[in-house]
Parts: sequence; C-alpha cells; structure tokens
Amino acid sequence: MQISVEGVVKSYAHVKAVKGMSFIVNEGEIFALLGPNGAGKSSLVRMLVGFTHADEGRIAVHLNDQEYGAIPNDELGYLPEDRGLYAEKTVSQNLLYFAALHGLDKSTAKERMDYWLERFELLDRKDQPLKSLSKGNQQKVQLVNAVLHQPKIVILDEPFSGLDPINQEKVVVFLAELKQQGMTVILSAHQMSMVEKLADRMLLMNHGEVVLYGSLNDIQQQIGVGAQLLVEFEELPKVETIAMALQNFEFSFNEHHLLEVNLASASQVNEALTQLLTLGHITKLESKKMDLHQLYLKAISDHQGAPDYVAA
Ligand SMILES: Nc1ncnc2c1ncn2[C@@H]1O[C@H](COP(=O)(O)OP(=O)(O)OP(=O)(O)O)[C@@H](O)[C@H]1O
Repeated sequence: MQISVEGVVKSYAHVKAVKGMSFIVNEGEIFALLGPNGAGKSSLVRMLVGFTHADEGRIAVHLNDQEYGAIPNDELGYLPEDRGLYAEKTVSQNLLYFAALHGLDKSTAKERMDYWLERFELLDRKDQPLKSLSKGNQQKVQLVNAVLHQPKIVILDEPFSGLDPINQEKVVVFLAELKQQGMTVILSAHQMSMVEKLADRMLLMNHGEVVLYGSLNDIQQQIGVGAQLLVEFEELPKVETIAMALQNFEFSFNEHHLLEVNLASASQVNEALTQLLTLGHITKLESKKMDLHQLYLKAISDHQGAPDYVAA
C-alpha cells in the first residue's frame, strides 16, 4: 500500500485551499497532517477519501496490486470532520448497523464492538442512545465505528478534539494498536504533544502549501534549529545588549524570563557560550531539543504563504 499525492491543487470559488502539494504515505505508518485552522487539511482529506476531486495534480492509491484515484470505501475507516452517527439510536445499534454496511457478520461485529468499547470504558453504555453520552464519549464511539471493519487505511479528522487528557491518552494507545494491527493511519490534529508521541512522519501545511515534511528528526533539520540553550543570568542584560552579542543567533524569552537561544546545530554551542559569557554571570544553563509544538510555531511564523484568495 502506498498513497502518493502529486502536485494537488484545490480551489473553492475564490479560495485556493490547496496549492500544489506533494507527499507520500507509506504502508503501516501513522502519518499526521498538521497546520493552523484553514490550512487545507480537511480539503486534502476530502480528496483522499474521494468526496471531492483535485482541480490539478494526482492522487494515486496503490493497494492490492491496483491503483485507485482515492481510497476505496471497503478499505477505508473514516472519522469525518462533521461526525455523523444516529443520535437517537443506541451505541450498539449504530456500530452494528455500520459494520453490516461494511459486510461484517453480526457475531464478528459484536465481538469487535465489545472489545473496543471495553477498551474505551464504554461497554456498559452500549444500550443507551448515543445522544445520552457526553461529547467526548460520542467521539470514542465514532472512533470505534471507523475501525470495526478492520480497514487497511484509517483517516481520522481531529480524533483528539473535545477529549480530556485521559481520553486523549486512550486514543494514543488506540492508534498505536491500529498500527500494530497493520493499519495505515492518517490523522489531522492540533495537539502537538499527542502527535509527537505517535506519528512516524508528518506534514505541516500552511495556506495550502507544504511547510515541513518527514519524521520529527527530518523536520528538526529542515527548520535548521537543532537545539536550544536556556540561560538564566544573575541579572538579565538589556535586550539591545543581548542582540549585539548574539548577532548570529535567534533568541527569545520564555514564560519564566529565561533567555532561549536557537542553535542550528550542536557545533554552534561554543560560539554561543563565548558570547553569552560576555553578557554577565550565568546562574543556570540547559540545552534541549525543540519540541514539535515549538517547531510548529516557528515554522508557521516564518512561512510566507501565497494569498488564498483568487481574483473572481
Ligand atoms: N466547501 C467550501 N467552500 C468554500 N471554501 C471552503 C470550503 N471548504 C473549505 N474552504 C476554505 O478552504 C480553506 C481550507 O479549509 P480546510 O477546511 O481545508 O482547512 P483545515 O486545515 O481543515 O482547517 P481546520 O483546522 O479549521 O479544520 C479555508 O480558507 C476554508 O475557508
């Protein structure tokens, strides 16, 4: 299995939502689509599942020795942006109905349903109407619904949204188990700490363009910030003095008023330290790698996208 997206463009009326994006999703990986609101993630997903088509470019899904223009329905597990189960029906009525639509026999469907509901601590709610469950619990039922037929490819639009931290962790475990079962998982998310734990590779997009693409290591290299120094001075020097000394470095202050100096690579440590020592007495010094949350903020603030609006 491989999904290849080549130069895909998608516009709606006057909005150019996807502007020539290319990437590959490999079999068995957890692949994260990241980006601010309106970046074009859902537009991409809608093309991957065949709800809409690209204006330009090509999507090729290589599966079972065939090539498809979108993920075929019987191999797709989908958690759509606008969730859509039957609110009046019970949890089990919903799940068994959709499992049957996917051709699953009732006893297999029941067995798998009970397994996943148990994992999400929802087994005792299965005979209750879906609408009587909290928003987060309904979301967990939706997740179960997406995978009951054991599809090869699972696409989840914001699987963590509306979940408390404990349930977010449960979803992390759920997704890791899907991967273990051999499924390929594509998800969009805004929770960088969850993505960091899970994703094998990721694509950060902004204004319909690829900003960063690859593993966490790859994107750390692409953004050119290998590490950060965290510095505390006995007496914090003036910003202008710091700027003079650190001309070759980007720096900022964190919420504890510690100076953060970005290093392109570890080889810059000596130069940075030499300059920092000219600024005063250092009381604390730490070095750390930038996490995904910081990489995301930096990449998006550095990115100058092309305009989204096209002339009428
Ligand atoms: N059906 C539509 N008609 C017109 N414009 C649309 C439509 N769907 C999306 N857009 C526009 O396309 C751009 C990309 O939207 P999209 O929903 O793909 O972004 P997103 O990254 O999924 O955002 P979010 O994180 O908020 O869900 C936005 O400017 C949006 O307003």
